[in-house]
Amino acid sequence: MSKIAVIGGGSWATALVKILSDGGKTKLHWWIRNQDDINHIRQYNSNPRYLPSAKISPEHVIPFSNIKDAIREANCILLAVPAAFVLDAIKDLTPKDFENKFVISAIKGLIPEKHILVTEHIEKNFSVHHKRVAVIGGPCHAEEVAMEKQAYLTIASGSKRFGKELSEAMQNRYIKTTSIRDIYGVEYSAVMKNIVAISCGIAHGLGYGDNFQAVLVSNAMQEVQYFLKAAYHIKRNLLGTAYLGDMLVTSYSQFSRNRTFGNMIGHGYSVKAAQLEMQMVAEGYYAVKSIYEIAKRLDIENDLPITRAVYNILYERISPIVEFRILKDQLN
Ligand SMILES: NC(=O)C1=CN([C@@H]2O[C@H](COP(=O)(O)OP(=O)(O)OC[C@H]3O[C@@H](n4cnc5c(N)ncnc54)[C@H](OP(=O)(O)O)[C@@H]3O)[C@@H](O)[C@H]2O)C=CC1
Ligand SMILES: O=C(CO)COP(=O)(O)O
Repeated sequence: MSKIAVIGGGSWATALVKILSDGGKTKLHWWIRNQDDINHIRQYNSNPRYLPSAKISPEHVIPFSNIKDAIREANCILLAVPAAFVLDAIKDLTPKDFENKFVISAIKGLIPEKHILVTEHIEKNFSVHHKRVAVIGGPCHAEEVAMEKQAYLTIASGSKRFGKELSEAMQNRYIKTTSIRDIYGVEYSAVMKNIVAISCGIAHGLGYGDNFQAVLVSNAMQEVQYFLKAAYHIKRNLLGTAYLGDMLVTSYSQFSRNRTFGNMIGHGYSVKAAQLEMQMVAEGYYAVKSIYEIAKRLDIENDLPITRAVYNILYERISPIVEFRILKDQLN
């Protein structure tokens, strides 16, 4: 756990760099694709375009512009770019680069070109054993990390020992951690809550109230339960913070990109216009296509009315007003 290469220069990567360096147990090699950002971090100890108020400790963090240099001496690779960019970000890496290393995914999205989880992709294509893989889940917005507000993260890992070490490395005065085993379940659930947050944003944009949103979110939990049972059925507690907690924060928080994106769609923005306005990535936009594809493969698409409604609005260009009229009759 002593040296971690963090891949990605956005808000969550910046927050994770802050969390880990405030924990004091790790040295960080931070790969960012933009050289101007790296120069700024070296000079001013802050990331200029994402969470600029978070101080970056030069004692713990070395920025790199070359990904191979960043990971060479690290024993752990932490992926923190949006899922749509992960293949491009790691395109120069080979299975040899991953040899003897642990891999952590902080990504809450599926690989859009393949409709598979990020950890599945890493395990299959870079020959990384499941026991050397972990994901970081839980309700936690980067903006609140910058303000050092108390938050809780869940580490799901294939190995008890690795999970414990990563949990300890991520703890600090404002972060508490828990360690569980359900890697794929936490990942799928984190992906689905982004879709749900888009639906909550759409509902708000259309003028639906808090009463309706509470029904939407409780139905969404049933939808997650149904999907997980079909896609990856193991014993798990969906009331845990990595599942229900993350669904709640993303559905209700002012900081949620997915909710903000959905709100614009509900107000009549086109997908393109909403994406341009956001300047950050709403993972749920890509995720809904993948989850809908997987659901069709599993023959359960009719049992996921919220996912289907968001898919129809974003990809089939069906009016949100019409789609929500249909959806409201399917909720209970
Ligand atoms: N933000 C949050 O609070 C949380 C986010 N997450 C998850 O973390 C992941 C990352 O999201 P987040 O940090 O918020 O995203 P942001 O929108 O804040 O940042 C995206 C980052 O990706 C970079 N990028 C874009 N294209 C590429 C590429 N081809 N190769 C490498 N890097 C690229 C961007 O670089 P550039 O600026 O140069 O374009 C930017 O640094 C997502 O899966 C998200 O769901 C999870 C928990 C909390
Ligand atoms: O996953 C998150 C909080 O736990 C972040 O969600 P958003 O991408 O919607 O901001």
